[in-house]
Amino acid sequence: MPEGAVHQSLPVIDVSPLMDASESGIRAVAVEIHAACTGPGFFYIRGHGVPDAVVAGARDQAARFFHLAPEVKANTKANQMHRGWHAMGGAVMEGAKKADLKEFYSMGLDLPLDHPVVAAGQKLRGPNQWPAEVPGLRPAMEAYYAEMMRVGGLLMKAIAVSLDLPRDFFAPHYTLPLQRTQAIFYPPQAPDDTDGFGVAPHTDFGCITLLWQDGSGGLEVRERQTGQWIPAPPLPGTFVINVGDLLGRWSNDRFASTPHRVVNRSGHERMSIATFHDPNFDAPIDPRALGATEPRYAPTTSGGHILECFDKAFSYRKKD
Ligand SMILES: O=C(O)CCC(=O)C(=O)O
Ligand SMILES: [Fe+2]
Repeated sequence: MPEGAVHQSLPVIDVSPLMDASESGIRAVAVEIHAACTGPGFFYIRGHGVPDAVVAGARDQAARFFHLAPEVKANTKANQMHRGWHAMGGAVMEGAKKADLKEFYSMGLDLPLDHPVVAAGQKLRGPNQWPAEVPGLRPAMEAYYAEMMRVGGLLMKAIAVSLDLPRDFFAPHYTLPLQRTQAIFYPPQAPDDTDGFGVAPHTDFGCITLLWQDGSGGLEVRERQTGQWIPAPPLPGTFVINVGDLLGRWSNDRFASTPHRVVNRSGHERMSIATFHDPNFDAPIDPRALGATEPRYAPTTSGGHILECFDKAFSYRKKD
């Protein structure tokens, strides 16, 4: 099979024209993004300018963290702000029979406890939790997070243009974003485990997801037209981008979030780093603001929607 045949239905988009910000460059990328977001809902990007060293740093430091003893990792156990270590068994996707076979470490925008939105009690806000045993994790994840913020911002410009909006339409909604970066660790799935998933079929909660995956493979996307699961294999130097529920709702279903899942059949551990590039907590999510004349959804807020999804999916939110 020629290289590329496997992922022929998932386009690879060169986003480098977004960096010089010329009108024609943004338009050209916007056309490709529009086709991808109204089609498979998934695409790869290259030409994003994220240094290899930033990706390798985050991966290496996160791997060190995951290899610590569970009782050490538990010192940064996920809190109500969704920051820290989520042990195996804590995430159940909607409709799934079993918990996901994964553990993950989650960080977001680092706000001190005396920051006005934290002091005002806005949920999911506050400082990150860092493990003393892996001092390199913080600088590595912060550098990676900043790069995802940059690339996410570029993509949202092209998405705005692709939806016939001014290119900076989304920018005011990303001044204190709910963007979260999660390093995810999947143990090898036992060959006799036929109904387990690294991540059970789900759609992502937020606007767009930027995913780095290692070389193991295992990510699968449900093809819209056929309902078949197709692989989204690792392509060196790319990120996988997909539309989440919040952008589906905001765009009045012009863009749709596509179900995907992970099964780690590689026989060894798998790692990925998912970044959910989501707007400010109180960003109004109203299809009419994106041009819908017959809105299918009532207005909500970014934070309201994400909290609702978290409450359903994560056991740590149900305990205290
Ligand atoms: O690890 C992956 O490849 C995908 C992870 C994912 O779908 C998620 O965390 O929402
Ligand atoms: Fe996902």
